[in-house]
Amino acid sequence: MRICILGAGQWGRCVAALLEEKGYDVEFRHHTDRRWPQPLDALLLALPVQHFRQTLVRFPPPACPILSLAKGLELPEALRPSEIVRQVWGENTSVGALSGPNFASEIAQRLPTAAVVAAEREEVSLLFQRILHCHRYRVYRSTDLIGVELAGALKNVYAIAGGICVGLGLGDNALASLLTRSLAEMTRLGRRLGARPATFRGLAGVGDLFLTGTSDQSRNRRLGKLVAQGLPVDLALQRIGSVVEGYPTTKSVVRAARFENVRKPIATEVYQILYEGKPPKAALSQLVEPIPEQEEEEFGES
Ligand SMILES: NC(=O)C1=CN([C@@H]2O[C@H](COP(=O)(O)OP(=O)(O)OC[C@H]3O[C@@H](n4cnc5c(N)ncnc54)[C@H](OP(=O)(O)O)[C@@H]3O)[C@@H](O)[C@H]2O)C=CC1
Ligand SMILES: O=C(CO)COP(=O)(O)O
Repeated sequence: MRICILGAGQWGRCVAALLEEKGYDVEFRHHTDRRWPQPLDALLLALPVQHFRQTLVRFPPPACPILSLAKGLELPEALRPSEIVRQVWGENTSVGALSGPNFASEIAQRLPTAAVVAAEREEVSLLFQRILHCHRYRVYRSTDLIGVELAGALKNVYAIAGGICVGLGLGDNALASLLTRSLAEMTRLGRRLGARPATFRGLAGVGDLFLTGTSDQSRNRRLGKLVAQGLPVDLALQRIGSVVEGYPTTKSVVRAARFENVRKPIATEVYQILYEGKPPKAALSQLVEPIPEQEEEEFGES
């Protein structure tokens, strides 16, 4: 079986090593290439989401199933990676998504990890589960492609919030509370687009939110922490020096029409800190001070 990976960043290279260990023939394509390897059985997309469209248009539609490994939403409409793929290569393109609590560095060290592959069509998720699953990388399946993609993208926004909380020295109680309310907010945003709430309680949701919201290995959390400690956003991004998907995704979530009128106080505060220069201390204190008028539903807490 011949597998192509578009994007040789940390994540693409990590997944390539896993696949090679399983005996697959893996070939990379760079974003400046124009042609696929021949023949090609499966394609993995490991690019940052803001580069998807401009890269995909360079290539002809591949005649094989596709798996997005990316976690973000495209500006300005907050499109999911699979939506971009279908806009560029056609509505009938077979595309799924991989997500879950997966730091590339730990998988590269061969530490045990679990993930979820989602696709609307079960034969697609089954194929990619078979390709990726091994003794150290346990792969579950889901049919909720919308939910898995949204959970993976949204958790980056809330990992930034977690970093802000830690950078301000607000303590572990505050961090746990913030991440729990973040999960409620993610679930609400997901519902709006037709995601299943249960997906947010799985690996792509709570699994990845708690990983990246509590570990300094996360670039998104590091961004929040640096900004809360007073570093300007552009310098913080420069210092991190690799993709921070939560930065553009925050803007997508707060500005896109598809999320209008969904209550998202945490994402809005993160947006105001990152894009409008609001002091982090003022922003986060607003989240804890007023009693919300209509705090609702997800966890039965009002
Ligand atoms: N690192 C991790 O632990 C994990 C990352 N992810 C997700 O995987 C995706 C990729 O992240 P990661 O590999 O960490 O990123 P890196 O910062 O390590 O790599 C940067 C990537 O951006 C690509 N790139 C740079 N400039 C351009 C451009 N102008 N056009 C197109 N592509 C460009 C590079 O492609 P090229 O090599 O072809 O130049 C490379 O793949 C993100 O969505 C991330 O959220 C998901 C799970 C884990
Ligand atoms: O998605 C990831 C782990 O699951 C990687 O997180 P960061 O992009 O925040 O480093």
